[in-house]
Amino acid sequence: MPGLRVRTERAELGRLLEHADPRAPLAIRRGVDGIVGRGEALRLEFSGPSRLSDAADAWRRVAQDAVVDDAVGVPGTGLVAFGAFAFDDDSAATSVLIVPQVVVGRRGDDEWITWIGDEGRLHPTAVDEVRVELADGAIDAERYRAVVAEATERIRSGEAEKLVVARDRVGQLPPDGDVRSVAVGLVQRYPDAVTYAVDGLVGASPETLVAAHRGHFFSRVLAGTAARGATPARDAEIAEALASGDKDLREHRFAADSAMAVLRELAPDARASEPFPLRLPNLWHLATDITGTLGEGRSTLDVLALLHPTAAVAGTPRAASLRIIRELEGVDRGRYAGPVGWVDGDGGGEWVIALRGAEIAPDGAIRAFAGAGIVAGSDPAAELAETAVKLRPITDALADPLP
Ligand SMILES: C=C(O[C@@H]1C=C(C(=O)O)C=C[C@H]1O)C(=O)O
Repeated sequence: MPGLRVRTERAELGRLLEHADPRAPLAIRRGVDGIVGRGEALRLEFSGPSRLSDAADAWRRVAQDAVVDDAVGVPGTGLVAFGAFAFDDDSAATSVLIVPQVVVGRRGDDEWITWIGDEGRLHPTAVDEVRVELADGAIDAERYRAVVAEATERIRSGEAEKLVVARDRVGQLPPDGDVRSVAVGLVQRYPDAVTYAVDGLVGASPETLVAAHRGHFFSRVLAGTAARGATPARDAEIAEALASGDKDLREHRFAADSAMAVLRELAPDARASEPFPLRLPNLWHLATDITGTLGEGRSTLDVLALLHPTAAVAGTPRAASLRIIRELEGVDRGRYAGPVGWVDGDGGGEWVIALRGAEIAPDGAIRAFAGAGIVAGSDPAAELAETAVKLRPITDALADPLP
């Protein structure tokens, strides 16, 4: 196959999401910055246990063969692919890397357009509002409480130390419903999170698996959650309690330690911050930031191949937790809690965990998931309430997209 022809030039864009396809938007946004793609110049599909390392190898070949003319040269220009990967090795969901035909992007004062293959004109279209209410899915509130209780039993009997179990909510997008409206609703409400829309997967994630540019990487581990307080004083107390509470710190350590162990393998200079409370519009999380330098020739996809699934979305130990989650949830997570993001020709890019979102199938069927980390002593009612808060971003964006 001949290599892709890629050309980036400066442009004036207006609203980024208006350049995306209404039914199949490709977008990774953080506030006003981000990239949006349209069309498919190349689509690579992967599945099974080696889906991430296969993608890393395939992408190296695509990047090697591409002929790139990049007049802007900031993260997100030149050759890029959007990607979304299944959570589980055994998932029926495919994992994809998509190189669009056109990418538009903004970063600070820079705005650009990248043509992949034939060059043409932009056709921005206004975003149409869709409104969808979600209903009980395969795991309703009662069943979720039972799943959490069973998870704590399994932990007590020594089968695992931490298990992240999720529940789902479902809905139906109207025919020709504009998926971009969901992304607009998320960008406006969660400007500090990464709003993603890739191959039907859409949400706003606060958790960066890996972001890298010229070998320097950043990773943010989240585990440990509390709802925001109604008054500033109460809110401060909650953050303080989260950062000093034994249960949350223990739950957090599992996730931070496992991420650090993996990242050290790829980057001996990896350094972790102390856990700190991170404020989001709807809740507090305990966070650890990890930074370092990737070895020569390592891409963000190589990092994902080792890092996914972290203890923040699976559990500890990894293999046992995956087996037990499958058994307790009894539904295919699809791409929920898998990596979603973009990669460039040098292997740099930004990947977040597909949380706080939903998958929209080609027929418009919507399935949203949210989960919570269970450790010894977790309370089913509290974990149910936590998942309700985590479902709010996608529930609100679907119910009232353009507030
Ligand atoms: C599993 C989810 O979130 C994860 C679990 C968390 C927790 O248990 O405290 C916190 C952040 C995420 O790593 C989700 O949002 O669905």
